[in-house]
Amino acid sequence: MMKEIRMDLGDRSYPILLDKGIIGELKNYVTKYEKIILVSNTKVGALYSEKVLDILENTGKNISYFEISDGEEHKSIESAFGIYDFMVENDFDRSSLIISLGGGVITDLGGYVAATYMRGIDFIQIPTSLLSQVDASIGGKVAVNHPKAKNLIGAFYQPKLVLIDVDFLKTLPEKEFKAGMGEIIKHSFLKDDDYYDYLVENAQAVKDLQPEEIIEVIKRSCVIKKNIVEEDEKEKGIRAIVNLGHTYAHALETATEYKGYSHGEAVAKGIIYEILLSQKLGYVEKEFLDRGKIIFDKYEIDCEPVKIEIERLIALMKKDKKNTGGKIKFVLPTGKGTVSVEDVSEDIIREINQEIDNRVIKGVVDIGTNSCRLFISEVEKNENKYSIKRKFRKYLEITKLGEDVNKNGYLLDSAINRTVDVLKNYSEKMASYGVAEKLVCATSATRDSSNREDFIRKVKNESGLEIKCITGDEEASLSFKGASDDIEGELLLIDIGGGSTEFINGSKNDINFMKSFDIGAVRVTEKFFVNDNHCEENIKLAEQWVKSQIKEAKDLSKRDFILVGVAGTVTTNVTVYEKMVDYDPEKVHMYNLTMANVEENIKLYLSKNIEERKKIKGLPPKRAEVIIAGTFILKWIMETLERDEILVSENDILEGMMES
Ligand SMILES: O=C(O)C(=O)C[C@@H](O)[C@H](O)[C@H](O)COP(=O)(O)O
Ligand SMILES: [Zn+2]
Repeated sequence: MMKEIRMDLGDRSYPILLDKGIIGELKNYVTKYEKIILVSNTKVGALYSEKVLDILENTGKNISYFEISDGEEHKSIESAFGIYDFMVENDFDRSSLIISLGGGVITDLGGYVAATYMRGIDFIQIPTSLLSQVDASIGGKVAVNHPKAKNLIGAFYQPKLVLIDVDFLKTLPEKEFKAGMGEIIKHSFLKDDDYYDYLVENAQAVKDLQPEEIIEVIKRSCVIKKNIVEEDEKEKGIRAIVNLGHTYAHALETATEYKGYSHGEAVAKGIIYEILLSQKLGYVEKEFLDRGKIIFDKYEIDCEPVKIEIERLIALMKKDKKNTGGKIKFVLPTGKGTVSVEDVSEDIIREINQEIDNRVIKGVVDIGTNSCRLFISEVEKNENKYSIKRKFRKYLEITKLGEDVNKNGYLLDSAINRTVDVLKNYSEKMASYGVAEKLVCATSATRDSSNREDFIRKVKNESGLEIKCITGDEEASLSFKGASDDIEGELLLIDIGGGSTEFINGSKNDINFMKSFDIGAVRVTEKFFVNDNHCEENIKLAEQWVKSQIKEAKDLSKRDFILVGVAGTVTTNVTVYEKMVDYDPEKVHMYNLTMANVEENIKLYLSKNIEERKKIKGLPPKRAEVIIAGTFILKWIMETLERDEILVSENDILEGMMES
């Protein structure tokens, strides 16, 4: 039977309808509006917009539809502007209605637009994710994120109806389910009833989305929230307790540019972080911390707080909206179902940060001959062994540090300056992400140059980064460590760089052969293809030279291995072959590139001059100069090893560095 929970707020009261298969009820709540706009995102829209639009269109009203891209990073003022523009152009007025169909991003954004368009128009929430059904769509907190702080631009503005149809959950991705559970578990810490026990005991049924249990959970969460909101609609006091876990969560979400974690995942870490604070302040014992971890564990939610560089963490936490007088406020659990909202001193925050040493935000930089790359992740540290828990972002800039190193034996000033500029930028990015540990390695070009110490000093002085210049063998084993991450059995890894190419044969922790050969895309271009002259004779000469350089690797051809390729030359050959304009790491990772694909690409490259090559779909323009040499190297390696295909891996030296 349909449940109706009433949010009692005087003239801002509204019903929260909850059941399975009740979306059709919507038609009964739109009768008084002439113009209606349905707002959704691309993912939810693809699944449900047609169904909801059908219901609305059958009412005979004037219906419009507006879609934004999926993701927390789109909960922005820019997205709101897109909707305003549409509404202005289509003559929406004060008697119009906005309906939000989606997760927390959409319900917060749709509500924010409703609160501000012409100083406020009516809106209805149709939450489709678990998180928005139990928390985001209820209580009238509507907002967009500011790049410097979460939900900074917003209002308290109540909807006219919240319609929760649990059928929407059938298509909810697992990650989103866990995000919703983050907020649900939060509710179980706020009230001293048996909600915690219910969630633990019925974990399987809830995870399986059994109608009876999932409806019970949503109902209990909605009622907890409703009672708090009714008491303190505008967060003057008690409502702040619903912010349990959020002081830390919002800092983490902002540091990782709203892409690192879903809100609920960050809240899970935030709750444990705040229990740690409570423990330090003597409010709870270790058993209470264990109790917290047990419930997250039941739902397989990673709740381990991660170390963020302390000055960045404090600066972010200072932006929290609960703060007054420059003090940082937290919601601290003080026992089963009880919490206290308090200022916590910076000293305590520093102490806790010091003690979190099993998880850390780490940044690694690979300064190659051709490109300079940055990778930022959350890593787990276990007795000095690192494993990647969550990848945040990769950046790549082609700086050609190794320009003419072959010829001159030293790094050109212009190349050093280009690279230093990029490294300064990377250093700022790492600071913004709250990177607490760094590893910066330089490879072939740096190690081969007579002025490497000058370069290393300049980088230190201007960016603060300390470069470790690694040997060819170290480079090879780091690449292997990264690439063998998710490939079982024996593999032969080739890492074609700008100055050198590493060959590593073995399986996971057991390397059988490893060698760095001085062949690379920049080196071969400068040696054989001066002035972009790829005539047959130059190609022949390059082939003879490359094959003679790697003849030692020929013996490997008889072994039974999977040939794996990493780094820009091979990944670019995938993006070119697939005509991929926006780099999609998931499509590139584990792609089987065949000799026929490689040859087709070579034909394409050779049919164009450098300027034309820069326009090839999937080819970053800065790689156009060296892509021919790089792809020929790939072809000649495949011929030497008598292989017809190569498995492309996105995991390379960056992952290896991250895990060491
Ligand atoms: O409704 C509330 O009150 C909450 O704090 C619920 C939170 O779970 C929700 O994430 C809310 O949007 C956070 O608001 P903020 O004021 O901390 O930005
Ligand atoms: Zn929240």
